[in-house]
Amino acid sequence: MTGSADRPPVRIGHLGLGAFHRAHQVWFTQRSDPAWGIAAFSGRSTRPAETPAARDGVYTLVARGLDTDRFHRMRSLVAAYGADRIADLDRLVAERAVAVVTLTVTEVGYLLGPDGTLDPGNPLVHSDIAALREDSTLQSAPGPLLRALGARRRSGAGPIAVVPCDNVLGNGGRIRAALHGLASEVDRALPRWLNDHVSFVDTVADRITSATTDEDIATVTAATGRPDRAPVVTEPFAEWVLAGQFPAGRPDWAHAGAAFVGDSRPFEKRKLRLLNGAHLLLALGGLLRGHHTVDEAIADPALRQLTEQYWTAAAQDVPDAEACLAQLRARFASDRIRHSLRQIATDAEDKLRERVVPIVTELLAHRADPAPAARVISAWLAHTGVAPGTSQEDAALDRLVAGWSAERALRRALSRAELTAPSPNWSPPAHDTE
Ligand SMILES: NC(=O)c1ccc[n+]([C@@H]2O[C@H](COP(=O)([O-])OP(=O)(O)OC[C@H]3O[C@@H](n4cnc5c(N)ncnc54)[C@H](O)[C@@H]3O)[C@@H](O)[C@H]2O)c1
Ligand SMILES: O=P(O)(O)OC[C@@H](O)[C@@H](O)[C@H](O)[C@H](O)CO
Repeated sequence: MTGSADRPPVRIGHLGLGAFHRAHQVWFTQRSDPAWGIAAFSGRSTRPAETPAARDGVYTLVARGLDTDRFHRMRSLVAAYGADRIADLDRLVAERAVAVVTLTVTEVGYLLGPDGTLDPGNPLVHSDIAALREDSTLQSAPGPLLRALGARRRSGAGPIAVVPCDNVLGNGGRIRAALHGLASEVDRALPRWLNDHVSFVDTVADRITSATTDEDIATVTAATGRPDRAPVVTEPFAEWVLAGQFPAGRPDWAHAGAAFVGDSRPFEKRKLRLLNGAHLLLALGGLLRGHHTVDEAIADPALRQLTEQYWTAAAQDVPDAEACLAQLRARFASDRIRHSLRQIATDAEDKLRERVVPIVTELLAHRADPAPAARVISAWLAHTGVAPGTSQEDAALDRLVAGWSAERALRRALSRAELTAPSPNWSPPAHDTE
């Protein structure tokens, strides 16, 4: 694929064309090196290809500050495809000029079980193994990526970097595990080729980006004078930390503020625990208390107090926690970014396992009070309608701790008072008697 006369040639493929990709990776790429074009595919929806902005990929990014909007014309997304065009990913990745494939396909998109290997209980694993063997329609995210990497192997285009940007612990290693798991089922030689030719980069990608609303579309059209069906509204803050090799080159993303590090784990711990863990508390507790967005939830004194207690507990051993928390207080409070609590609460069980259970484990190991972190779990149980002391609660907690070290002690601790007492008041504020 080549760019049109005034657009850059495609050197990056992306899977999971959503708001975040357009607010983050496209932004970093355009600001670093306008000679790198991106072709992006939706993971599941067929809609992106139908939006006028997506037809030529040009759209407006709104960097929404506390009192001003800055409008940026984004041109580095050269092509956008719906999931119905996913077969084109093969052609793209088979081209030598394409050096990087980025991914934003959500946590559950990785198809992994609690032990970090391909989840044999996931029906998508079975259907995609069959589809890879029969060359028929694939339904997951790792499936099409593996088929595309197979096309690169056949074309002899050489090594490439895979760069996942989801909020997943060790995301590079995780997507590697998913691809190796699938590859070993369909082609004996493919795992070795993956080992020798594909670099899996760990990343921490941060920029709070809400789903685009009709109001956003109207605002952008009025401000720019250009109709745009697919603008993206995001915060001014943006961070990208990357650890890994880029054997076929990459844009100089550091030029736009990205950091290349030897070990992304301290950054990952800071972001997943302080930002995403607190988001979960606010989302689950906030929905119970009748709120809709993060700014509403953090303005609720009862939730604010629980969040501050959570942060104090979660910040143990987190580098630069105080500076990060100072920023988060301001970022969460912005009522100009209407970040939906429902969106954040999606797939909460998987997210709790990764972001909150390890904090509880560490607090227990330090003989510290696990309650401030365990309350996120109690909010989840209340949100999902699981009553205290029932067999459903037992089953839910069993699933949450499965595979974690000191599983039994952790499970015992979670059944004790931490989950239920002092019981936070999850009722809507109007009924709050505090
Ligand atoms: N929005 C943010 O603030 C933000 C910030 C940091 C990281 N992220 C990461 O990016 C991901 C996407 O966020 P978004 O705001 O772009 O969401 P979005 O709903 O706008 O887009 C999600 C994209 O992923 C695809 N997708 C969803 N589930 C999938 C699955 N199971 N398999 C394959 N593809 C799938 C969708 O089709 C769509 O293309 C998040 O799950 C998160 O891991 C988001
Ligand atoms: O679906 P999640 O939980 O991975 O993410 C929901 C939000 O917490 C997330 O989108 C944050 O806004 C983002 O991680 C900020 O960089």
